[in-house]
Amino acid sequence: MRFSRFYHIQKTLLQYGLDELIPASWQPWYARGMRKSAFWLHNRYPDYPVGKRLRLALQSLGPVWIKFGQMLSTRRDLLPAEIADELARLQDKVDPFPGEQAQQLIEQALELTDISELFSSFSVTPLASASIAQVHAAVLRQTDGSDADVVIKVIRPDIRKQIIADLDLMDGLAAIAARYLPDGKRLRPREVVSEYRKTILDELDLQREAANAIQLRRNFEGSDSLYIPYVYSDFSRPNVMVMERIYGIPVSDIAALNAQHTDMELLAKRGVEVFFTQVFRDSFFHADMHPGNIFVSREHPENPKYIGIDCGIVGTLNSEDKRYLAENFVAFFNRDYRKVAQLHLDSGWVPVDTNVEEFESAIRTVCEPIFQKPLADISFGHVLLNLFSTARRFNMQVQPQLVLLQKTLLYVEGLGRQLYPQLDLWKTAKPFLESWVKQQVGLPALWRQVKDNAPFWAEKLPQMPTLLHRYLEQGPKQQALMLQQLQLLQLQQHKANRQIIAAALAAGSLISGTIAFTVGPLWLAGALLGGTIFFGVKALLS
Ligand SMILES: Nc1ncnc2c1ncn2[C@@H]1O[C@H](COP(=O)(O)OP(=O)(O)OP(=O)(O)O)[C@@H](O)[C@H]1O
Repeated sequence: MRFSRFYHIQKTLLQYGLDELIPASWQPWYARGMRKSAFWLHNRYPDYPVGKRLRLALQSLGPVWIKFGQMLSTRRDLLPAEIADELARLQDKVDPFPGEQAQQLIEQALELTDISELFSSFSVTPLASASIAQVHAAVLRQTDGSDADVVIKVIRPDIRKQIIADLDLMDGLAAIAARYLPDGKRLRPREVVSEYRKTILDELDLQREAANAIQLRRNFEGSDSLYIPYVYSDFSRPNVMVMERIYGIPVSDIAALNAQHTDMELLAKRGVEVFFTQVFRDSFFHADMHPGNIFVSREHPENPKYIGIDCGIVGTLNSEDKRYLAENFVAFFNRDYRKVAQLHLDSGWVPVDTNVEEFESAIRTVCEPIFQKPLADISFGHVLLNLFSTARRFNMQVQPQLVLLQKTLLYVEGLGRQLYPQLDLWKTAKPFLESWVKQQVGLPALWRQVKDNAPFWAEKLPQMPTLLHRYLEQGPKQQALMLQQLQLLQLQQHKANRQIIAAALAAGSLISGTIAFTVGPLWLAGALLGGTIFFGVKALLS
């Protein structure tokens, strides 16, 4: 099964002519030879543009590869526009599984004898069929008798098994890449696959997604910038999720957004603001910001609001991560590479024996070209990417949540620039960074810490008199106990000392007795050996 799937993957890549993506001069001679000998696997679509071939290949390989393509579709900084456009079409373009089967899965998961027990209507034809799940429109009968438009997301049957098998093959390919690619060690393909594995397996649990959506919705309650649909948590199961149906415009539909005169500049800025709010205010961010998951409300195009779905992948940050980001970004944008290097050392992110000059110069080498551009064109995501790859060379363990953040940042930037190409990211993000850095020092930080610790003291204060009384009462008892233990220790110490002295005297008598026995008078030897026995017995008995 494994081998046949492996063969299938190779076959698909070759039949769509994707080997052409690697320039022939980069391919080793034996790979070129093998390619020529596999004549039956020739490129079957020579007339299709490479982007289309890539999309079709990924699509035919199934969910794991489709997700990979979706991830790539927002990397417009890396891919030519025509390939990115093609990959963007990977969303919702998967053949659906039968709606009747979805209905059965819902009934089983929610323990219904018939779907109509809970839903006044259920559309058997799926609304969307994505790589991992399928979405059906329905109308939920609420407890107060009213109806609510909902969508029901159902995980594809048997998908877990397929995904795990494909991930294992990917891991095998990654191991080969790590071993044979000239850059294999630095790229750490196996680590990349293992992180991807974690992410995709998390996505298979809709209960986790429901909890994330609830949290994100709460964080943006009343916000003008982001809306998260309501999740009916009573009907959340690992493979089924019921949520409010939304009717927004997909963010990639620029024509529709323009047609309703959306304020694109504001929309682009809000994207960046929403992201930095999630990172620096909430430490909890939506980390699957591909265009298929972001919509724009049809209401108030002059005050446009995002609608986010699919909260399967989220990132969380601790204050150390935030400090890392804020301080490094600020130092970077001041082009103070020494500070960046010193920050890494002082905070223990790289080992203490790192040569700060070498580290500084490595950072300068990769980052200075980025800063040749006008500030408005600089990509934060790229800055981070370069910093991470440099820091890795200096033995920094880059935390997965920071890698996730860096990837999300690239998506957000790509999206913002697609909506409004003149978007000045630095201007939009700077206030967030500066206010965070300011909050971390001086009186506001102190006040926040007092506030953060207030619940602890509020809980402990009423118990204080009792605790104090107990301590005072126990004080003398504790002291007496300690005194006793101290005396016991002293006794043991004396005993040990006596034993050592007696043993030493016995040894001394034995040696001198032995010498006297051979060279001296017998009476002296006898007396000394008698002393040996005396001190020896004393050492044993004391
Ligand atoms: N609340 C909703 N209201 C309306 N349509 C929705 C809603 N949730 C999902 N959809 C539709 O279903 C599609 C797939 O949903 P979602 O992205 O949550 O599934 P997924 O399997 O995680 O997809 P993907 O693999 O693209 O991440 C969306 O692109 C959208 O068209």
